[in-house]
Amino acid sequence: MAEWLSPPGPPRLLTPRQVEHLIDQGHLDNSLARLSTEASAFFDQPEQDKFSIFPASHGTECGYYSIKGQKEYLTLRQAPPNATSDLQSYARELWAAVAGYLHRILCDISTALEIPQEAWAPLLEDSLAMPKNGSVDTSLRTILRLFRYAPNRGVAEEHIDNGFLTLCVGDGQGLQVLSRLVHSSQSRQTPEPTQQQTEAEWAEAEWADAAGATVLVGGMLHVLSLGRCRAGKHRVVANPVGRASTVFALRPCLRHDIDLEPFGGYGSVHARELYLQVAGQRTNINRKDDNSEQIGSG
Ligand SMILES: O=C(O)CCC(=O)C(=O)O
Ligand SMILES: [Fe+2]
Repeated sequence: MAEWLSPPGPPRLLTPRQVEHLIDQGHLDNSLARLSTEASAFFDQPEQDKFSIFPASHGTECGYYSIKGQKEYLTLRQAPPNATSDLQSYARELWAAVAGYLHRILCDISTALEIPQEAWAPLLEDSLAMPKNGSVDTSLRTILRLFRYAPNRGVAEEHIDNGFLTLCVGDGQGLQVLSRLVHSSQSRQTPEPTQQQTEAEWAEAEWADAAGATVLVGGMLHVLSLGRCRAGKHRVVANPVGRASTVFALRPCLRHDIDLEPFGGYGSVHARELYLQVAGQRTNINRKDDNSEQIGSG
């Protein structure tokens, strides 16, 4: 039966309503800008109110969290029970838009690596739209996180995100990515760099400022691509005016076994087991201390 079906096309980026709006109006509304404005108003409130509107739960993985004098952040993982505020409805809109964008990128990477697009389906189950109200489903790890970094003190140490792909959009400076292109003039002259040259490039890698929207490959994509896709090392450095950022991390759904064959491997592994292994190798850079919970950011 399967051979009679036409090959699946790339996933939709816009909903039919958005397409209609764009054709009709010539522009699409910017849910990112609206959410950033709402986030800024949220962070301006007294600490106590922020904790009571979005109580923290699941370690740093849901709700409002603050590291005094350095940074504060709000993690949205599902539509909260009383999802009536503008912040929540813009968050839901943005979730769908960014998840669609990252899903599309994931499929483009798959094409390049000859991984069938369908291989991602069980891993993205219920993750491309913001999960509905109710208690947090711990098998769904995708998050939308809003940050406010304090001037001169807000940082994130060098790390790699745990999931598939992360989109970071900040206002102003602070995010830096480890770039191997800074000193790669030598390898550019040679079409096929040898292993040695690749290592030499790594040795010469430098931190580069990441302006605007930045897409980062995370640990799960690195592992499932059998190392063919490199995970992007990044960090946030302090700057005199501080930083606000919106981070969407597309991470795996942990309900199913993953058949490793479409990815070029053998056998299968449970998604939860693999994810915990990937996440367990990293410490959580968005936490006050580095003990118990090893599920990192992004
Ligand atoms: O604030 C940012 O843009 C990036 C934060 C980050 O790297 C993370 O939360 O994993
Ligand atoms: Fe990160």
